[in-house]
Amino acid sequence: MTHVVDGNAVANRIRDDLRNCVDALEDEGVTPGLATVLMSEDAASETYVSMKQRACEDLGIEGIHRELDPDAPADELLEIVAAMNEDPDVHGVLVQMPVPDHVDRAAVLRSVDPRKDVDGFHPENVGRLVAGNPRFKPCTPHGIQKLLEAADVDTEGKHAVVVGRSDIVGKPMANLLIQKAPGGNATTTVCHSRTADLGAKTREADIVIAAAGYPELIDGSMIDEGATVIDVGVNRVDADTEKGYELVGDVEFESAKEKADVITPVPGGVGPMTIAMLLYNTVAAASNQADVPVELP
Ligand SMILES: Nc1nc2c(c(=O)[nH]1)N[C@@H](CN(C=O)c1ccc(C(=O)N[C@@H](CCC(=O)O)C(=O)O)cc1)CN2
Repeated sequence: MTHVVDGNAVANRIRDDLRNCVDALEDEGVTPGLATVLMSEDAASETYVSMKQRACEDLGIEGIHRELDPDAPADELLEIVAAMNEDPDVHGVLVQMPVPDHVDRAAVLRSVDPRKDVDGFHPENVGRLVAGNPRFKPCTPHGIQKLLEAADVDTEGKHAVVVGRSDIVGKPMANLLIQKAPGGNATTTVCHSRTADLGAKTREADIVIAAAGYPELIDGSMIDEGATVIDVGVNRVDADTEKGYELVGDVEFESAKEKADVITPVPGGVGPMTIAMLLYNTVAAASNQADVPVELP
């Protein structure tokens, strides 16, 4: 029987455990604070930011949110981030991605104080991750490591194929998988839009991590019998539903499930872990900045 991993259940366990950390910080007079900035009218981005705000409120993290007109000058965004960097009640700062085309994305990532960079996207934190000394692991890849652990999938000595080379998922995921550390030690291949014969590569994988951003790119014929399939895609495709769309992953779930021993669904797989690990990083940031040690889950 294929194990369909319940990402909501794993995420809720982590969120429950984080409650003890928040209580321990509160006992020392520290309320973790997360500041989010949204410079987009994209409906999915708006959904993700409100999910982040609700999750903060639920855990007792102080949420501060700013929205900017997508046509505003880039400097306005940088000024908001600079103010958040200076605010002692703010322990984590994140700019929801993507930002509009006229905004220099790299400059935005550099503008966040690396100690408050709970996304782990600042070049200093990317460097630390690559060097094997992460300050903040990016939320989605970290969440995937936690999902694999919860599903008893050991990465050591396995062949992992990451499909996608984004800065948010593909690159950090591959870097975590090759670390000499728990959740790492995997032989790792990274595939992308220029990869020839993708199916030949994914069929060689013990673990496929699909993060390409193309609906149902990977079907059962591209999966080896008994593999683990982690689907990162959250694609809105037109459908005759109340919302006018449905969510599908980068994996064609039904045919892949026929082959896989372990698979994550969309929705309810990786997505909830992204939010849980953002809360984790925010609690870690508060603990570091206030110099109050907590036992993270
Ligand atoms: N600054 C950042 N921007 C973006 C990140 C990020 O980690 N930091 N990641 C993605 C989007 N993302 C978080 O921001 C995200 C995506 C999906 C989910 C999620 O829970 N999805 C649900 C379905 C939700 C829905 O109804 O649409 C699921 O899969 O079950 C959470 C967060 C890009 N930008």
